[in-house]
Amino acid sequence: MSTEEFQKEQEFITGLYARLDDLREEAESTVRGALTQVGTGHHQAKLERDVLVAEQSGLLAAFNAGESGLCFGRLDFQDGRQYHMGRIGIRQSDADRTPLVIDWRADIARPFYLATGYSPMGLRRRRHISTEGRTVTALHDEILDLTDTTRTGHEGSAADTVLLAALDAARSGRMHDIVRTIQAEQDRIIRGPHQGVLVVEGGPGTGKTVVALHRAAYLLYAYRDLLARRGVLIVGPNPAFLAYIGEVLPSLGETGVLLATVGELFPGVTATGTDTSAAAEVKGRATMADALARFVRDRQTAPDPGIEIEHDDGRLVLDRAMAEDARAAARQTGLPHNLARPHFAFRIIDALTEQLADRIGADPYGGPNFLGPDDIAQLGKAIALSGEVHAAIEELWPMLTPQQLVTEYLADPVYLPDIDAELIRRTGGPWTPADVPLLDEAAELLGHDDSAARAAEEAERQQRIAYAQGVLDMAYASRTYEFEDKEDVDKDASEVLGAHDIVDAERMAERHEEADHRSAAERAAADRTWAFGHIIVDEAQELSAMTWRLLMRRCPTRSMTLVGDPAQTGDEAGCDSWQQILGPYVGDRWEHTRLRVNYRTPAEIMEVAAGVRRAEDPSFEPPGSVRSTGVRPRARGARPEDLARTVAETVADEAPREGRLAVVAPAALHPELVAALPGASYGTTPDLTRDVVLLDPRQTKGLEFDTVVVVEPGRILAGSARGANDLYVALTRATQQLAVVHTGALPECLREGLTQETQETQQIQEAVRPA
Ligand SMILES: Nc1ncnc2c1ncn2[C@@H]1O[C@H](COP(=O)(O)OP(=O)(O)OP(=O)(O)O)[C@@H](O)[C@H]1O
Repeated sequence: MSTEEFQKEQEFITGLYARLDDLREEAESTVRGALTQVGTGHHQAKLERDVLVAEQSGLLAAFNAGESGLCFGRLDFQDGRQYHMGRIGIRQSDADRTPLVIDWRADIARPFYLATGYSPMGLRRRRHISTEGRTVTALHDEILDLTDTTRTGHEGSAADTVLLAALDAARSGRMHDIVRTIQAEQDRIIRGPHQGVLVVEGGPGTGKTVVALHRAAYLLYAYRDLLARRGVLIVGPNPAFLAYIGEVLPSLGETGVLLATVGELFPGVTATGTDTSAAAEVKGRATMADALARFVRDRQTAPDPGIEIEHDDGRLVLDRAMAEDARAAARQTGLPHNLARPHFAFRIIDALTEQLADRIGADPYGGPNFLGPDDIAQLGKAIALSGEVHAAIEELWPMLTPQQLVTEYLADPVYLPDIDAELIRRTGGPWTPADVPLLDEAAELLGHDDSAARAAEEAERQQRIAYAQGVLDMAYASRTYEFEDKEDVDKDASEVLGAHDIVDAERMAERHEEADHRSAAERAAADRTWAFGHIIVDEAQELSAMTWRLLMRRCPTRSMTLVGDPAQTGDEAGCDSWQQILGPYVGDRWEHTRLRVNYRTPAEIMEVAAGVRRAEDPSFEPPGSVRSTGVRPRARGARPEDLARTVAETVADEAPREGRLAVVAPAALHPELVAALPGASYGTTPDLTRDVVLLDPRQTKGLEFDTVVVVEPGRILAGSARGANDLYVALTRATQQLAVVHTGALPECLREGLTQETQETQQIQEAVRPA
């Protein structure tokens, strides 16, 4: 090993961190200074402070993200240029502000991921730098220009070594970024254009989730202006999964992304309830939209007989024909229910006014009405102010909230076959995730009358933007050294965030609204009608047709990345084909791409899991595993009364020295297993960082552990209509070892590939085991 090369790299890394420390200190002291200024409440001073705090906080987040593994590679080009690659871009403090490290997302960084000996992309050498804290621990060089005879002493199969070390590392219960080892097929997806719908399909462990997260980071980098303002939404299957992936984007310096489950997408509603899978399936059908629309129309009624209304000038009758006429006129506007209501109300008021005028102004001799237009207007005003008239209108065309409507619908579900209605009938109780798309649909059908408030808001907003632009121009003119425009430096290597990348006048003005300093993500979370700049959906195969309706409303530009694997669909409401999901929204104008290499599951485990799928579809081909461990998964038989004890023993035997173990068992067995697994985390949002976690099969979606113990696979298979998919998911979660514990006979589809231990073989083993 060449110590000279090593030393040079260490010196570089030491200098780089010193620069990072300086930048961080500068940003921190600017934020501190800005926050202690301005007690006067002066408008302009507050705006200036906002600019500073916003830009410096964005930079600080990026600098803090860079602390671990800041620099991980070096590109040596054939023309002599040399760039270090980093998690974020950093410049020197010299007069030219020379780039020290370039952001992995910059175009110039691409050869790091794509160059091969066959297509070197101008590279002479690619170096992988491994660090621990601020210390260089290894260098791996790849020669890409085969005519180059210079050697550093660190040559070898660099990419494989670094990748395999990453894949073999013990799991922490949190997903990590993969910027050091993004593979070429993944890079192409990450940097794909942001317009349109991109579907990324792939078997378990092919990197769909991690690629989607890096794509979010890339899009925020490449289209920062657009996406920082409109925000990026990432939808995941459950809160535990979101916690699992939650650190990846911050580790890449990106904090402005909203991560949410479907149950969290209706502001003001917390979905804590659960549905049976059959009920969720009914609620998820596209036909629910029609049923709800008809239910809303049913609330637009006509009285029979008419409603009598006492009025100062005598009794009025709101009759059926009058209501039908007003209803037809209101419906004809095509507006949602609550927005069409004023049209109904005006028509009724007009009709009642006419009725009254006809009576009190009638000429007994058959001549024209005595009342003039002013008298009639006066009568109309009095009717419009009448409490009784309002009560009658409310009865015939009530103002409704989505919550009211869905509660009433679930109490008496109409327009469904009886058998389905019974499945979803519910009076009271908490909202469930499957209710959220219904609430959203109801909100669309009802509409929200905020037109006056919006117009006033827009006028104010325009004023604020004009003002903020002035302040930004000022801030730009007096910019500090670090925030200078990047035009005048090497364009390719220009990836350090500048003030104007982080805040523009519109965003700044938005932030200033009523001291509203929330990020786009935070504001989006509170606004049902927010249109996101891009939406990423993980485990997309699980979402129901009603959920797709909700998501498409949140993304009118249809700029979306959907990742999933139909072979892992567990939810009965889930869709079977992408065309079925996307056809209604984009026809066939969507792109499909496939990841084919399994980075998680060793070949021995994948073979067992594939048996489960092959039992259903003999032509099934799993993704190829990149690794094999040489360890065959084991199955342990147990007597029913010994199940919990056998699971506990298996956990004790298989627990990794470092890393995490998951016991995956049908939920009905959890109470019994919890007692035998002291210290294990379990429940609806288990702590995945604990050494041992107890999960039901559906909870394991998207997760991974060093070791997995699957309990009672037969019951998982028989547990639902998609039981085979659930078992397939559970079996493919391990990065190192898999064990299966079962009572009774092992399901046929699992027998091949598992080393079986019966009760007897265990007893023999115990007997011969040294004391
Ligand atoms: N290029 C890579 N370098 C290092 N690790 C990688 C790479 N690609 C994927 N991985 C790792 O492989 C594992 C599986 O990735 P991920 O969870 O994204 O797969 P998935 O396709 O979403 O799986 P599933 O469908 O089973 O949930 C993760 O630990 C991820 O970090």
